[in-house]
Amino acid sequence: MKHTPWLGHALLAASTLLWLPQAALLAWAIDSLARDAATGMAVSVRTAVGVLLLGLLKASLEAWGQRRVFMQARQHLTQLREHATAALGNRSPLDKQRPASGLAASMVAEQAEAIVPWHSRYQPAQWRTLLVPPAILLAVAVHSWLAALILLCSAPLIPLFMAIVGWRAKAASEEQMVELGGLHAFLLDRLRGLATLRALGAVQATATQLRRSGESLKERTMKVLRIAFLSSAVLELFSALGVALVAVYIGFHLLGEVPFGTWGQPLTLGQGLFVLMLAPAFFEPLRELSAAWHDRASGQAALANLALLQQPGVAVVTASGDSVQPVIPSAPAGMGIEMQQVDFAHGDEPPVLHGFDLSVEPGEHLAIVGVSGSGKTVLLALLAGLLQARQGHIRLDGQPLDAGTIGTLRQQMAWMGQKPHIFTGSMRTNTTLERDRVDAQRVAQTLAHSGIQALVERLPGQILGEGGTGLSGGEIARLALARLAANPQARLLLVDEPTAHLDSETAAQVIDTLLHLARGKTLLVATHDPLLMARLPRHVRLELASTTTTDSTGETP
Ligand SMILES: Nc1ncnc2c1ncn2[C@@H]1O[C@H](COP(=O)(O)OP(=O)(O)OP(=O)(O)O)[C@@H](O)[C@H]1O
Repeated sequence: MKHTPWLGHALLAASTLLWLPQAALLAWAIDSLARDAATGMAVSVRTAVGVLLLGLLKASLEAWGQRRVFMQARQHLTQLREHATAALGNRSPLDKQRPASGLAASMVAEQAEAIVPWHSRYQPAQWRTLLVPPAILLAVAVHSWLAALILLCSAPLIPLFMAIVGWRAKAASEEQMVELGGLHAFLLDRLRGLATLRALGAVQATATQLRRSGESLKERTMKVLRIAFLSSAVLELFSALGVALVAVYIGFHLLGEVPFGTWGQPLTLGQGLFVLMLAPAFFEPLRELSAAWHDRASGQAALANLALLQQPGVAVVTASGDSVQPVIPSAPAGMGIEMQQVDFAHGDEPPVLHGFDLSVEPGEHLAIVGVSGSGKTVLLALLAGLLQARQGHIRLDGQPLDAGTIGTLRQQMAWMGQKPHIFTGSMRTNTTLERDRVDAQRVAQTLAHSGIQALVERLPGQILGEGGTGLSGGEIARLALARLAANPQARLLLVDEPTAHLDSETAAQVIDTLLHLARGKTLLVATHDPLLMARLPRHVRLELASTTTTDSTGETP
């Protein structure tokens, strides 16, 4: 199917062209009946069989062609979605310019669907418009140059008006889609923050803003519809005028009132009828094109939006091709880290790390400390490949962290962010995250280890709410620890403020679990917590715009 993308369109155009022999047969039968009723009946039976067979062929070609173009359109959409989601996935989760989640979801899932009717309705109509009217014009011109001239003169007005209407249609569709995406993004954002809005009495103001956005979207949608109706009306008007003029000419010609317009001989009844039957078919592809004009505008707007999602932003280190090697779990052995002269800045902002050096022995445990904003999260994200250093070298186990190694290295890392995301689903799926390498037995053990086994037993089969609704901060921290533990291959644990906002008793339990999990592995914890710092043997202090670090032992938190 990939190698002949034109075939579906050609089949559809061929099926439309079959109307020519059908019309010829019908005109011939009526002509024969008018000349001589007896022979006319025999001709009519033969004609009926011919028209029926041609009709069957036409329907088969139409069905085959439609199926092909539809399948191609869906394949193309799937490819575009894959590219867009891959581009989104390649952007760092720490990139604040990333498209809003609601907007991206709306563009990829909903708006992108407009590409299918563009390919499956508009493009076949375009092919038919290119092939069918010229063929019909030729067939008409063979019998009457005047009828052909009438068709020829009325036809160009249609594309002309359509083009005028068309450029407005595309702009209106783009505006409508941006508005729709914006509404999705706004809604998702405010729904996520509903508790804050309610607690601070801002629900009414948000509802008013939402209503305003809804009104604006309605206006833009009406604009698109007005243009779509206008384009149909323009076309219907000109095609009706064209058909009417041909009908008037043929009628008066057969009556002998307008004797000119043919190639010498006057038209017979059959020839006149043939020309008359072809006139509406001449305009049919153009009408189809007009009906699908709006599909083209929406499809192009959706394509432009998908391209927007692929704009470069802050990139993660992405595994190249087949570079990911399966990692065989072995006895835990930590991963060594070497960072030399590493520079990092967010876009044009001042550098967060500059000429930064760090060396960590395999199996070492260290606290990354420093004032808020000094770059602790950035440091962990660089090691996880969630941000890319501008300059300098990062080596894990002696291997440079790049596209060729990241896939394999990442299997041996475990990450616990500052705000672990809890997905809607069971505790178990939230722990396994559908990872192949995580087995059920290990999950049960890790749930017990991380101290949430009691919770699992208290709420069997419980589906956790979106974003962890229904779980306390301490329970979320333990669930995140269970995720770390469920990966037997992890040799480097990167943990960002695991005890933030926890009471001292829960924090102590979380620290115990974390240190238990980290035995034999390399552990880097970004933290402000003196309790946690006191339990870690080495501290690396980052200064603001870190060119320097201070290394110290763990006695003085
Ligand atoms: N996505 C981002 N885009 C631009 N700048 C950012 C982004 N994330 C963080 N920053 C900035 O980078 C700097 C380092 O941030 P980082 O989150 O690493 O600090 P931190 O030491 O982990 O702070 P905290 O202790 O508060 O978590 C800060 O100045 C912060 O404002």
